[in-house]
Amino acid sequence: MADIFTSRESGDKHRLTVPGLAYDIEIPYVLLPREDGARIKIASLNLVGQTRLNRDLGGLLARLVKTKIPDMQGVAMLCVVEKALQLAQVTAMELGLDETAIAYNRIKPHMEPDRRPVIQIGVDSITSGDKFLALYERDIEILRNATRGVFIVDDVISSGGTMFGAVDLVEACFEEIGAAAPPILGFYCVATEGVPQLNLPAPVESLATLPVPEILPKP
Ligand SMILES: O=P(O)(O)OC[C@H]1O[C@H](OP(=O)(O)OP(=O)(O)O)[C@H](O)[C@@H]1O
Repeated sequence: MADIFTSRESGDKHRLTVPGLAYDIEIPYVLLPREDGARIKIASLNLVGQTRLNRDLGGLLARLVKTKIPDMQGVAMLCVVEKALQLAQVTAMELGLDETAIAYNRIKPHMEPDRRPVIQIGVDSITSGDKFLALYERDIEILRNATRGVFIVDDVISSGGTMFGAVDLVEACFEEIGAAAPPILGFYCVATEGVPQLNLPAPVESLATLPVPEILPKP
């Protein structure tokens, strides 16, 4: 029987099996409030600070990327903060990438938005609702040098809203210089939750599947 990576959170748990991983992962269920008073019940995969999980899942994700994109020449990786950042670090290292583009969750002072290029857009995700994705000069440069294509990494893809926003960011980088954006080569994640509702412009590749979010009526 598989070993289990036991979570420290209380309450109901989901046991996630990831093919290729030597142990299962215990994930807490959480209730997310909705504006109409209902709540969404999801199995909440939070990889922040999970050293072992990021090492092992990041390695598996890199193997998956390699099967689809064997040559990284001219290819850039884009990762969305926050929960996927440590995972993306491992994946990028395993792929031999010295740098990746990052979509931050807002424009920050160090980006010097008054004298350097920044791009920010609004998106909607299942867990955070409305949020921002932002690129600054360094990320924009990395993406503009991706002549063969861009692939995007996140921990979880649910509605697809965050990934759709990431694609908009890539396109905005190139619109600004009047050039065609390179192809999006794929969306890579640890787990999908059901089928993304948005029509994403490239295949979604995931290591595992989480339960479909459940809407609980207003209590
Ligand atoms: O497919 P979607 O419906 O967009 O949901 C997936 C996104 O939601 C979560 O991020 P979250 O919005 O919680 O932000 P965080 O990683 O910055 O905490 C997750 O890390 C994905 O980025």
